Amino acid sequence: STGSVSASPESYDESYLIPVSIGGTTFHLDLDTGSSDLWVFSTQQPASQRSGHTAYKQTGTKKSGYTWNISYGDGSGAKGDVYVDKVVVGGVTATSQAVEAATSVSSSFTSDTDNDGLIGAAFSSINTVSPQQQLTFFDNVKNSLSQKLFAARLRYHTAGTYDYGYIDSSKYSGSIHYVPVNTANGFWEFTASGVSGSSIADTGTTLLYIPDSNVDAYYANVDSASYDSSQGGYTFDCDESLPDWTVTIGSGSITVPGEYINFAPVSGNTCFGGIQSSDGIGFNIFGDIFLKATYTVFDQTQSSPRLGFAQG
Ligand SMILES: Cc1ccc(-c2noc([C@H]3C[C@@H](O)CN3)n2)cc1F
Repeated sequence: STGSVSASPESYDESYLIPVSIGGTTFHLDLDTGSSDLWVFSTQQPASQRSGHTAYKQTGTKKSGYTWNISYGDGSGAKGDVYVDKVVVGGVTATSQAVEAATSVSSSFTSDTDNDGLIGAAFSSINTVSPQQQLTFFDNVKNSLSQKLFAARLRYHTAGTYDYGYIDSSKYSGSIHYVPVNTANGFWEFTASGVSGSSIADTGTTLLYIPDSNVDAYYANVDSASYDSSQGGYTFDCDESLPDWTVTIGSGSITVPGEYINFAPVSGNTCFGGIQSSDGIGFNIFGDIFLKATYTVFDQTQSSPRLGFAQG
């Protein structure tokens, strides 16, 4: 089988949401290649905590005694219990998917009323369900796909797609360049030339986080840029045009247009940069600012997983 689903950006491309059918109800979920839990708002939460969200009514079969509890890079989190239900994404069906129903979520999830939860697409080795880890949607469907892969085509300020089971050559230019993936930490982890340390491809992270030295070198070419500790990153005049940022990954190079690196206004005519420091995180994060310039293939067709990058 193959399928494709639209990925609609929230304001300023903060995150990209896809429609997911769970037990016949449609939820709008953040597809996150940096985590491995599929969780949704549920009627088990206090009504005030789920106001404005589509909530799961536990239509599936309960996995008694199973729980989950997840924390995200920004300190947000959620927890709850576990059901098994039918999940459909872009026409691709998992008949018995672990659906993690929230009993509590942190305030940033409650306030983002477009978002009804997450669908993780990192490796199932970091799924948080206890006492028995559960498989991601991709792991559940990959054997039924024409090719064991999915591909992300996120776009700047407009809807993109996630393709399942096939590569859509109309969505990129040039060729796809593949690099090996280190799965030891459960992420789509790879090495990019000219960027020290390990990097992860993370659709659930908004910005592009690279080492200080690379960040300083980039903003040295932006006259109005400075590091603003009160904002926690580099800011600049919203009207200043920004240089492109190019990186070599394997035998290919990807260019992020300067326009994409103006993330959002923070106050008045001051804007926050889409490139920020990864120092302190432990690895670089190639998030949406980078991914929206590419067609990225999350590929398990070979004996070991690999990532493919092409210019979008
Ligand atoms: C309110 C909210 C907060 C965080 C996230 C979130 N989703 O994915 C990620 C990144 C960071 C890493 O944890 C895994 N991928 N962060 C989504 C939200 F809707």
